[in-house]
Amino acid sequence: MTSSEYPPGFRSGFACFVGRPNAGKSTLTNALVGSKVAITSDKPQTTRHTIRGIVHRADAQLVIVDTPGLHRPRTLLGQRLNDLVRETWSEVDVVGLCVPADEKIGPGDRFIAGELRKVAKKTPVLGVVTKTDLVPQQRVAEQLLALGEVMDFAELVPVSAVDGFQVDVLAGLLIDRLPPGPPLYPHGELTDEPEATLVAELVREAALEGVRDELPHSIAVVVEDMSPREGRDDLVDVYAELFVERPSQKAIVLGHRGERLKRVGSTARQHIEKLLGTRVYLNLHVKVAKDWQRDPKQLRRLGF
Ligand SMILES: Nc1nc2c(ncn2[C@@H]2O[C@H](COP(=O)(O)OP(=O)(O)OP(=O)(O)O)[C@@H](O)[C@H]2O)c(=O)[nH]1
Repeated sequence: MTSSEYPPGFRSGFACFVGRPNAGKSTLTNALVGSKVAITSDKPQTTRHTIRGIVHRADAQLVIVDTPGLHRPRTLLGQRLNDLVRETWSEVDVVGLCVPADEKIGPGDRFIAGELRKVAKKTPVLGVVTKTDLVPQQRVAEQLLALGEVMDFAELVPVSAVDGFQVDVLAGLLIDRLPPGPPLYPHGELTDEPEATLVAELVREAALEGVRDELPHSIAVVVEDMSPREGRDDLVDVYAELFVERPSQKAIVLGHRGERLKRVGSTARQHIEKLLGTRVYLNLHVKVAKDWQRDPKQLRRLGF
């Protein structure tokens, strides 16, 4: 379908999910899109880039902008992330505030709701209780009531990205808030993130598995080059650098005789092969970029 032949009544526009780290925003985006476009992990602040997932319907196209969790900034990176979040809110057609069903609503959620109230004057805000599969129904009902107390929502919806409960209902409620208009992206396209960014995120996701404490926030990945092997149409060479902030962190990422890095590379390679639909040779190096989170020049180089 091209934009010139879209049916009458077609709607298109942008939505974003906000919520404290780990609220389940990326997983929900993937569930709505039906494909893994945003990486997820059980470490807070996994999402750094504004990733768009695209939901295609016969009567609408919904573009989901995935933002990092809003949090109190402690580093320059933290500040930039927060600016990015606020910028995103003011540009979308509808916002969903996500609160997990299995955690008490706390100061973090109220802080975000306070910021959102300014947005709510011109943009509808939906209250979304996520991860309903983790708690009994009664608890979901209580959480919906508690969330309703936090601010005036256009709708309140419970969902589970894991068992699919109400994912379609939520898609419908978001789409209801979009303005009439033609499709914004070609039919079937799921994200407009450049492939290299998705590949870098898959490497970072693999590297985050099993690391603890401060290390997750110190890892950044840049794909330096990605091209088909000469004379082959079934193999892509990917050259990626994994940055950490200190030599001690490099040792952790490498593991004993580099075994940990090998596992990371192999996991990442399998995911990249799925994404690209070809075989992949992944060349992965670990480098120390001293305190990159606090250094504007290095932040720019790493894409922030
Ligand atoms: N059981 C269950 N777990 C979920 C659900 N949605 C997300 N999770 C888990 O919750 C954790 C956080 O999910 P994410 O989607 O990464 O959360 P996020 O809000 O995007 O987190 P940040 O990127 O840190 O802002 C992951 O371990 C997910 O697997 C759900 O519907 N049910």
